[in-house]
Amino acid sequence: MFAKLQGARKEKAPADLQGSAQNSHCSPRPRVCSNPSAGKGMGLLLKVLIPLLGLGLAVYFYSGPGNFNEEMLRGKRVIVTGASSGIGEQMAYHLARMGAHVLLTARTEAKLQKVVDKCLDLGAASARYVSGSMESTAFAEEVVKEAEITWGGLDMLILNHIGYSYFNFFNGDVDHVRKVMETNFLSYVAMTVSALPMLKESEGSIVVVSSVSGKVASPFTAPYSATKFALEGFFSSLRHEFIIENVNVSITLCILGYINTENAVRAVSHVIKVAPAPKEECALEIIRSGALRQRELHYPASTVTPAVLLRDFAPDFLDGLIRSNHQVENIKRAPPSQGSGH
Ligand SMILES: NC(=O)C1=CN([C@@H]2O[C@H](COP(=O)(O)OP(=O)(O)OC[C@H]3O[C@@H](n4cnc5c(N)ncnc54)[C@H](OP(=O)(O)O)[C@@H]3O)[C@@H](O)[C@H]2O)C=CC1
Ligand SMILES: CC(C)CCC[C@@H](C)[C@H]1CC[C@H]2[C@@H]3C(=O)C=C4C[C@@H](O)CC[C@]4(C)[C@H]3CC[C@]12C
Repeated sequence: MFAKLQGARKEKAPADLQGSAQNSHCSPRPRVCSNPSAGKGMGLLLKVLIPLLGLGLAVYFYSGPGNFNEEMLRGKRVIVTGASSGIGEQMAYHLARMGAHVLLTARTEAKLQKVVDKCLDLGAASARYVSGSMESTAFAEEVVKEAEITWGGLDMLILNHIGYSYFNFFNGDVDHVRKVMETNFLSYVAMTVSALPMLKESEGSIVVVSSVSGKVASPFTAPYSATKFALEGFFSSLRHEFIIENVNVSITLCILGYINTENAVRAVSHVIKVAPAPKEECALEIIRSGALRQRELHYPASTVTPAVLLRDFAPDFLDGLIRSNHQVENIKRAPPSQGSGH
């Protein structure tokens, strides 16, 4: 059913600002405040401390250790999943320009063929694709096997694909949740397990593309958000174990805000009026953070870092801010689920 293989090679070396009463310092009744200076303190916190902390963290996460040089990717063997469109496609082009060997995967063969052709034009050391669906962990393993057969090793595994998920009120469809967990989470685990022997050998890198939705929940993304939260739990635990066992394989978790890919803009632009960040720059930042073996990337840092910080300091304030950025009146309620995936 899956795995159609195609390759090509170039001969080169291998605001709602009100929180709920639950967490506030004041009682729910108006003007009965247990601590009159709390308002002032909160003001100072919001105006000075959080931006300062945000700046510090942005510098920490964004710049990372060492300097990035595009030569770092020359001749490196890289798998990119979800590479037929969006951010994955842009990552393939950057890697090609940097002279890497790329193995691309997604379901749509015709799109992958075009991306492979463009990669070869841009200067990839080699470019090929395997098409199939990540709903099946057998396919995920097959992609890694292909890298082993073709290159005999692997330097970087970029896990980026996502399956379709509706942007709407949760419709109660448990089968859909299972399906997106399989596509967006389990296949990432399966690819990591299969690729680990090669990555240990090369002291390589795993790059996991996640989202603000994997740190802070927003409405209309319940199944998707669950898959992204799962990624952080799994890969952060694995990072500990690598350190305990002296496994020199880096894990970079990429926390992305709204990016201007066709699918994302189509899905949410009628509801979210925030301007999306450019996919080309986003793709380059992901590669950079992986090459520098950073723990985490926040892109764009200007919105992601404050959101991640506020999550623990002022969760109700953040939730209100997130809801105020959604034009809920533009959400068309779907009829209750009949058990179908979409
Ligand atoms: N765009 C955004 O606003 C944001 C994106 N992100 C993350 O960035 C990453 C890329 O997102 P983006 O570029 O927008 O996504 P796109 O929808 O543009 O691309 C998704 C890719 O995954 C592939 N894909 C879809 N279904 C399957 C499947 N069942 N099996 C294998 N491959 C599949 C698609 O190709 P095909 O259909 O041919 O299979 C495509 O190549 C994702 O991890 C996403 O969560 C995070 C935050 C925000
Ligand atoms: C500080 C706040 C203003 C930030 C709120 C940002 C919210 C609204 C942003 C951050 C991450 C974004 C989602 C995302 O990760 C990926 C996808 C997949 C795509 O195919 C469809 C759109 C979707 C669901 C995005 C929807 C908008 C999200 C929730």
